[in-house]
Amino acid sequence: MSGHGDPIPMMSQRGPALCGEAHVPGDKSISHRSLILGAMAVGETKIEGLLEGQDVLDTAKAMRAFGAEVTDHGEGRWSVHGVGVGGFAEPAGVIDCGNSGTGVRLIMGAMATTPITVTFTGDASLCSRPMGRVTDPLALFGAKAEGREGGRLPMTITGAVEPMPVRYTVPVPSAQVKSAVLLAGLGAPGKTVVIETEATRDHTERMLAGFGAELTVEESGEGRVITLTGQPELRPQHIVVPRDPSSAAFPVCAALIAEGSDVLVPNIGLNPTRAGLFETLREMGADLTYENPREEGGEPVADLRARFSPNMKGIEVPPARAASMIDEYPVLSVVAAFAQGPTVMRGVKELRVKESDRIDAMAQGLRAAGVEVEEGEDWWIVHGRGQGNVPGGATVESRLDHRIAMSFLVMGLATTEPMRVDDGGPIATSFPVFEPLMTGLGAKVGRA
Ligand SMILES: O=C(O)C1=C[C@@H](OP(=O)(O)O)[C@@H](O)[C@H](O)C1
Ligand SMILES: C=C(OP(=O)(O)O)C(=O)O
Repeated sequence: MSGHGDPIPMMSQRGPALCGEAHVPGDKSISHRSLILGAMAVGETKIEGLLEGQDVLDTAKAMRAFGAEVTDHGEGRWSVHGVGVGGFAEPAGVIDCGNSGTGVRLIMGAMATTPITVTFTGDASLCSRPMGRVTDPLALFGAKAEGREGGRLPMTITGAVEPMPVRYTVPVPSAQVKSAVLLAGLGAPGKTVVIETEATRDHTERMLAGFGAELTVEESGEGRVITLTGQPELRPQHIVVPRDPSSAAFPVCAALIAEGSDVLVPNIGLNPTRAGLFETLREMGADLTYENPREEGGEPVADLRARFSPNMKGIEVPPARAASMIDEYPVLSVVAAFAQGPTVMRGVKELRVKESDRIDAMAQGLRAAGVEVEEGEDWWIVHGRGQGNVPGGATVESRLDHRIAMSFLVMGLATTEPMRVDDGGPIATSFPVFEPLMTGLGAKVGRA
């Protein structure tokens, strides 16, 4: 089991208004996929703006172990010399995906239709997360998985010798499961069909098409039907990774709750499968605007401008929007504490199987900070206390979960008393420059 070393206690407190520009790093989902698809293409893929967070670095290391030549050229520029679909070599050692669900699940899919045997592991958080949701459909291709009880890491997968294409309806709203099946489908002859009843982030579909795979997407009575023709020769690409809306969420939400703030977060990808948080904040009455809207690399992009919004109201977040903001519920619940009235979040059972049980982690921390929270298996309600009326003064466990750590550090910028987290180390998995970026805006956040 891997880990990130000694805990790094952090704290945040009220201070001056936040102002200036926040240049957040590249998108985590697209960064993982750039490396994996680059490794499955024939020839050299060039990447600009790769997120150099630990999750993505672990995926880069894994791709090297499978035989791809992965080179860091500095300042977010990377290249991947791929080995082609079906060309993965058997790694000499264990593949350690650290804290990353996306990394391990997508890589399992990518190797499952090549006849090699691979052992996967991760940190204590990743070793507690369900992998059966991926190994079940991979078994339909002919792959065999052996792991701990309940489908947990460490786990050894032997790829199919004669893979069969599959038709699979994804039983949980998960882009990781969908993507694992599609990546496995690359190695199987014929057509692999994946059906999702709730649309999730569509980066894998868009990028597979960009790499030259034959792929169609149709809406039908069954849901979103994705059909992929297997065993293509993927063409290397030049990828410019857009900036991550899930990271942008932190400076945006901080500006909304910290008195007097006015922050610009430029160049944020607003793919509709990712932008649910911003829509929700606007419905709550946030002063959040999309400036200079444009298209880049086929994706909608805008500069987000967030200003202090003292009169936000709690709302019922439409459950149909959950997948498009699944990683943003923790920080939304912080904003909800500063709004007036209840914010109701339903249809969010998936939050219980992330890096931590995010409903429980946020509910406990919010309560410790003086905010009333109700919860059930797949819902929770945060009772907002209104701006200027949230006590804070708590030390919260981040539970190896970057988004829990960052959410409570954002909260402390507007609570009466400072907030502390026991360990800010996990922040490096997705947003390694969080602290300098926030202090650059004027935020009082740092090591405790
Ligand atoms: O496919 C992806 O890149 C991701 C999918 C989501 O996970 P699930 O597929 O488990 O919902 C999300 O939470 C994660 O941060 C990134
Ligand atoms: C859930 C997340 O990541 P992963 O599943 O890749 O660990 C996240 O980044 O919030």
